[in-house]
Amino acid sequence: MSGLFAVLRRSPRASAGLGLLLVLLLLALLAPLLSRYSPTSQEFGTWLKPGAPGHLLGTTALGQDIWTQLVYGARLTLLIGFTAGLIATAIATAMGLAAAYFGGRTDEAINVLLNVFLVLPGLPLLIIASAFLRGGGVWSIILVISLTGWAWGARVLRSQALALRNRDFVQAAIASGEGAGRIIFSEMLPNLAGLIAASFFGTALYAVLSEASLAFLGLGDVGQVTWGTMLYWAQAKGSLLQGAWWWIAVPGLCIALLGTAFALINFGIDEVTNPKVVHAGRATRVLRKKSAAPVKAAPEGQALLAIRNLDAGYVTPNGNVRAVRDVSLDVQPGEFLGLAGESGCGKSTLAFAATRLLDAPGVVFGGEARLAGQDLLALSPEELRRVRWKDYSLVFQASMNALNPVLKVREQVYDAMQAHGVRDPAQLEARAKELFALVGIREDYLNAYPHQLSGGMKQRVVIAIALALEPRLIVMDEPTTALDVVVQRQILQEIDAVRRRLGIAVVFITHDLSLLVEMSDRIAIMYAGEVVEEAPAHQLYAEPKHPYTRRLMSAFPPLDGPRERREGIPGRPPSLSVTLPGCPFFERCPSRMPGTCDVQKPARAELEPGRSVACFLHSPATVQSPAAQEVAVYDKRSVV
Ligand SMILES: Nc1ncnc2c1ncn2[C@@H]1O[C@H](COP(=O)(O)OP(=O)(O)OP(=O)(O)O)[C@@H](O)[C@H]1O
Repeated sequence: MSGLFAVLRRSPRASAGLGLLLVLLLLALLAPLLSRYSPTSQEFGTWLKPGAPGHLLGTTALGQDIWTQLVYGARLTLLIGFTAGLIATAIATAMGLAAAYFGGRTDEAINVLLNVFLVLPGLPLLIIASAFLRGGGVWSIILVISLTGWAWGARVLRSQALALRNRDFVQAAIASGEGAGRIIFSEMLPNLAGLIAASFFGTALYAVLSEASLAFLGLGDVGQVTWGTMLYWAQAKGSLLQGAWWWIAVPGLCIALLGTAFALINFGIDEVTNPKVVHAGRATRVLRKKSAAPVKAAPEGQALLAIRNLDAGYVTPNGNVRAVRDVSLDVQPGEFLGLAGESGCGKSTLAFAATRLLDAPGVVFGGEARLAGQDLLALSPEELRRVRWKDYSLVFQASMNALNPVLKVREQVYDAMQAHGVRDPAQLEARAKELFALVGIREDYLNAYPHQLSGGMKQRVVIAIALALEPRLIVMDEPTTALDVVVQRQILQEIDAVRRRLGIAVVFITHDLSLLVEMSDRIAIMYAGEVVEEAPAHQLYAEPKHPYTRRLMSAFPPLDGPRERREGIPGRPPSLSVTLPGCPFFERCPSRMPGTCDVQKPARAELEPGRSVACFLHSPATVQSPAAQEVAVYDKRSVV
């Protein structure tokens, strides 16, 4: 039910569709109140025009009241639509899920059945089936439509369920020994709810149109009053020849309105459950709110990447997740900037949003990300294509999986260069070899296919591709996390050597704070979507200022010295769906100042050039409280 309200709240199309459907349902339910006649009564004058006394929509050639037939006809038409829709969707769901879950012979058998039903032309099949079941009344029509209308939905549900079957959470449920019923109904079915609802409305529409077609051809039960049989009688009695167009127009219009209502609801469901429809055509959706804080002008300095007041997150049915909140950050040319913070604090969202790679349902709500003065968030897709790889490139943890398994590595290394105008085969060859030497792979691996390389080698290939056009900036989000520590270290050392040699700036995201301290020039610490501290790496290591940074540091093993027991950070980060009036770390902070930190947001204050912290303990305006004293006597040896 809450899902239905979410759809209505988020989609004006769904609201319009449901409104329309409600009106038609009310017509059907209130039929005895809306007309005092019987729909089959033939006691009135024939061919009366709309507006004739007592006959709002006129009468038929048989002397029946058209308005009465319309409201009573809505009952059977809707009954057929909903019931056939329900039965066909239930068959489609059962078939689709069974095929996907059990696979093997079951899948093969269901697939054959599906293909047979899909290959048979719909209307002739309907006609033959209804001829067999003739005389069975409305229920035989419902049965015929249900049995001929399930295959399309089953095909769509099967492919979706197949994809779901391979998802980690389903595999984990299977591995943990959950029964088939529980996996299908608790793990898979809820994930298909949107598709099942869409399939229901699609099939209900098919049922209404099929009933109308059968009735129009005289194959339904023409003794019943439905919008379809109204059309049949209007046509049989030559209403158009008699100039009584309204007899055909009125039920025809109602069928069209019902179809529109189902289609609008379906669009709405698609919009809400499939964000790719809403964000179609753009990888990163940028919404600059008029009310957003004015974007501060980038300083005159030479920051290569200047992120200003960036707000980004995800649009979900339960509201917006603000994963990046008013973040401003500079990356200097040739600098190695580390980005650290607990899982879920928004590091990846920041990297993706700033580089225009945030996929739907991700949205940039406001702010700027300027690369050498050019606002990446304002570029057209074509401009972006030109800048990406040439001016900046990206390497992610899963990047190695992006290598095409059926293309040789050489072609994939060439691709990035060719897309940016390098055409000369000799130049391509020389550059590819040079890149492989840079990242430490033998050049004969250029002729290999991805499956012939180890994970570490594939990730090196991806890094080579990212370096191919010597961009000024590479954003790396956990590029080596999936690899073993020895390979990880080798690759990182190579990245460092290459970036020093070529003067490339790197934004590096990892959970490994020790590694970050070792590699970075500067580190920015994120918490709950905000950058809470930023400092040169050695200063951050030696003297972290923000209580969160201290806690984070104390959770990691020291770079040298004896082994010590490390502590986690008690408590959990706040939800990113709510707006916090004060410091996001307040609840977990050992030095918190109630009345200050929970009611006011500490601005990020610059303590010295290149070093800033968002904490009232370090804000010049804050009077030193006993809690602040506690921090002042903090002994860094207890942390690192
Ligand atoms: N597609 C999505 N829909 C809704 N919320 C999302 C989506 N992707 C991420 N989030 C939320 O956004 C927040 C920030 O996620 P993000 O991946 O940027 O964090 P992170 O610091 O990079 O985490 P990690 O280190 O685990 O990769 C998290 O709370 C996450 O739950």
